[in-house]
Amino acid sequence: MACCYQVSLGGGIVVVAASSFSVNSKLKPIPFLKAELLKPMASDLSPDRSIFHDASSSSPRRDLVFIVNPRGANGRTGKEWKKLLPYLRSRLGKNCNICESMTSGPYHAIDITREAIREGADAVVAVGGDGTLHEVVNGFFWAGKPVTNHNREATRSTALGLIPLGTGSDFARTLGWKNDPCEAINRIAKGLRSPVDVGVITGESEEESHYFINVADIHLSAKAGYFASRYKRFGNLCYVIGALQAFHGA
Ligand SMILES: Nc1ncnc2c1ncn2[C@@H]1O[C@H](COP(=O)(O)OP(=O)(O)OP(=O)(O)O)[C@@H](O)[C@H]1O
Repeated sequence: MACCYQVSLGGGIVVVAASSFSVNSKLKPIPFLKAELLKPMASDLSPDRSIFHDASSSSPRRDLVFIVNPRGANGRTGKEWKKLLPYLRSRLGKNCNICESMTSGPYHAIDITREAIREGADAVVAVGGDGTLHEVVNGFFWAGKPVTNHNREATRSTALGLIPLGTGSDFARTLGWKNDPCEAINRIAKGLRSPVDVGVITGESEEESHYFINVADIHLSAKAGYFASRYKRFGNLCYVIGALQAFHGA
C-alpha cells in the first residue's frame, strides 16, 4: 500500500510517497529514500581561505549575491535587511560588488542561486531563516551534481554565506553564531572559507535529490516543523505550538 511520509529538510517540507518505509537511527538505506553525507560543496573550500583579495592589491572586485526572503520571520527579515544595507555597504562595498535579490515566493531562492553560480559569483549569501538557507543550499546542485561556473577557466568556486534573520535560525545557533546580522556581516567581511558537509536524500531519479546542511527529520519532528510554519507570527513559540499540534495528531 502506498503511503505518504513527511520529511523536513532543514526548514522546508516535502512529501515523499513510498511503498514501504522504515526508520533507524543510522539512516541506513530504506526504500526510495536514503541519506548520505557529501564532502564539501566544492573541492576547493579549504579552511581560512579568503573569498576577497587584499584591498590594496590590484585584484578584481568580488561579486557577492545576497538572496533575501522579505517574508522571513513574518516580515521582519525584509525590514531588518533595509536597515542593514548601509552597514553592509560600508563594510563590504570597498572590495565587493553587492548584488541584492529578493525572493518572490517559495523555491525562488533555488533558481537565483543556480544563476548566480553559473554567472561566477564569488559567494551567495542567504538572508533569512533556515528555509531560505535550505533553498540556497539546494541551488548549489542540479540533477545530482554541483552547479558550476560557465567560465571554465575560473579558479575558485562559489562560497555559501548566511545572514541569519529568520524565526528559528537553527543552523546559525548550531554553529554557535549569535542571531546578530552585523556580526554576520563582519564574518563575511573577513572572507574566510571553511568546508561544510552537505547531506542528500535521493529519490528514484537525480532530479528528486534533496540536499540539507542542517538537519533532516522524519515523522513527528517533521510534522512539528510543518505545523510550526503556520504560526510564524508568534516567533519562536511557533515551534512549541507546532510540536504540540504534531504530537496531538500523531
Ligand atoms: N516572497 C516570499 N513570500 C512568501 N514566502 C516566501 C518568499 N520567499 C521565500 N519564501 C518561503 O518562506 C519560507 C520560510 O522563510 P525563512 O526560513 O527565511 O524564514 P522563517 O521560516 O521565519 O525562519 P526559520 O526557518 O529559521 O524559522 C522559505 O522556506 C521560503 O520557501
